[in-house]
Amino acid sequence: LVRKPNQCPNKPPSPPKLPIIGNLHQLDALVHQSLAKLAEKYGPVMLLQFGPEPAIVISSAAAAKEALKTRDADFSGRPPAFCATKMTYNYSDVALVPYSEYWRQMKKITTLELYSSKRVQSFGSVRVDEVNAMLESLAFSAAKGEAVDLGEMMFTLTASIMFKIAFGTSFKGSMMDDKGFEKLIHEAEGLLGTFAAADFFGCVGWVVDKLTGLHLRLDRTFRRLDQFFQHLISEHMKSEKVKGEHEDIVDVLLRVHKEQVQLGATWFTMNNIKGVLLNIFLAGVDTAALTLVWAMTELVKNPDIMKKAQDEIRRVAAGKQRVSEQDLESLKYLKMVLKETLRLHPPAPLLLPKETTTDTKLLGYDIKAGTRVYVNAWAIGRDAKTWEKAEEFSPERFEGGPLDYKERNFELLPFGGGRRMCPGINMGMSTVELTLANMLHCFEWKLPDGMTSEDVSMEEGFGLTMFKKIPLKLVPVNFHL
Ligand code: HEM
Repeated sequence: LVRKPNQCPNKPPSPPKLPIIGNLHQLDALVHQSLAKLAEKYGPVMLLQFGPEPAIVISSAAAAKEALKTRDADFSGRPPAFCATKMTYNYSDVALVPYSEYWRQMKKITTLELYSSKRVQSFGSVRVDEVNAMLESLAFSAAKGEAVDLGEMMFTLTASIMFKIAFGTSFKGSMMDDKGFEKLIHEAEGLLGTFAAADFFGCVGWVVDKLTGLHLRLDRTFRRLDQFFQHLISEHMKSEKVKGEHEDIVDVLLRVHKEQVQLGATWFTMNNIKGVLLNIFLAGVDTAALTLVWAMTELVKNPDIMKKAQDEIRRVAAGKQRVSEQDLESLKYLKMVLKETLRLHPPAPLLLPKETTTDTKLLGYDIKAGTRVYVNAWAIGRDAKTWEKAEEFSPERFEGGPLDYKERNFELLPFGGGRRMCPGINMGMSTVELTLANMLHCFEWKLPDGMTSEDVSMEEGFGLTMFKKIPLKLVPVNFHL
């Protein structure tokens, strides 16, 4: 008897499922945590059913390595989603567009033009100015002895930096203030993090989404964001810069547009510029702010580690009011603190959803083309088989070791991996390092009266990114300014 190939596929283990909804009922609000619990029972590659859609969840470094390195091309898709289709101008972006020749071209152009070390360096003065403004505001709070909501402050900082890098101007002078912009970004993030019923239940789901008001919210947010981007792009078109002159991101994208037109290419339109801008704000603002909030949370919970980091910074920047970008290279312990923060608190705990582009295999299991793929970076970062005392915050574990998120070590995946890996690591981490170094250099940090470090909550909230559920409020105390 000859068995036809694929007749009896070796499927990954699956938890029991219900009709119609599949495994959706087994996910609670903290999706990455419920998936990690299921993986303890069903293993590092499990097959779930989200409504009628099959999805696999990867929860070990070995499985992640096979998917993101050995079989990278097979796992480089992104699943289409109702809200993403509208928000990205029908996939005119880089981050959410399915794997295609278009994506390859756009990733190449944006990596070269927007995320190169040279470009990141060229925005150094923006980071320094905005960090200085934040330190002044902290000094004000320190003088009054008042607590600061670090979540709010870090978000405002990273949003201001990205705003200036993108548009060459600050919120003042634009058509929206920082609070309005913050609200708009969070609305857009909320929509992209929403599981629309249409994504799983077709036409019936579409009707459900209409009735729940999702369509209205989506249209309203999209229109406001579009008008905002259009206004800033039109302003830039009035004062075109030449190559070499200091360019912001809209200048660069307009120049690329012009170069493509000169080459006779028609594919790069205004919608692509808007799609890339959307990616930058959604991928680059919250992620950096959350890294800073979780780092400060761990440091106030671990005062010895805070002191060790401050001693290093104050030795390297001795006699200076501020830590400069040039000093950052010497801050080895600070970098270890940040790696440890990203191990335990990856801002995107399930990365961005991927999709298989072809029938493929993983750890010997057969995986069908078009299967959603979630890589649980949160679970991999806390896997007791890889990490000694995995739940403990211990930057020393990286001492002298080669492990790094840039080196494709699959035990540490805060920026994802393979060809869909984050291109903005340097852009994001240069802001995070400069900010944290200066916060620790210029201030001592105290908990508000009556609170001890045990009272600081580690509770997570989950959306598109993993935020801190209970805001972190700390009192800065002037050390020197
Ligand atoms: C601490 C900061 C950041 C973290 C933790 C982070 C994390 C991530 C993660 C997990 C992914 C998905 C990777 C995957 O699917 O394998 C991603 C993708 C992406 N990130 Fe970041 N990111 C950060 C900062 C930035 C910044 C500052 C930018 C741009 C200004 C950026 C732009 C992007 C883009 C465009 C993608 C999509 C890449 C693609 O699909 O080809 N990120 N990021």
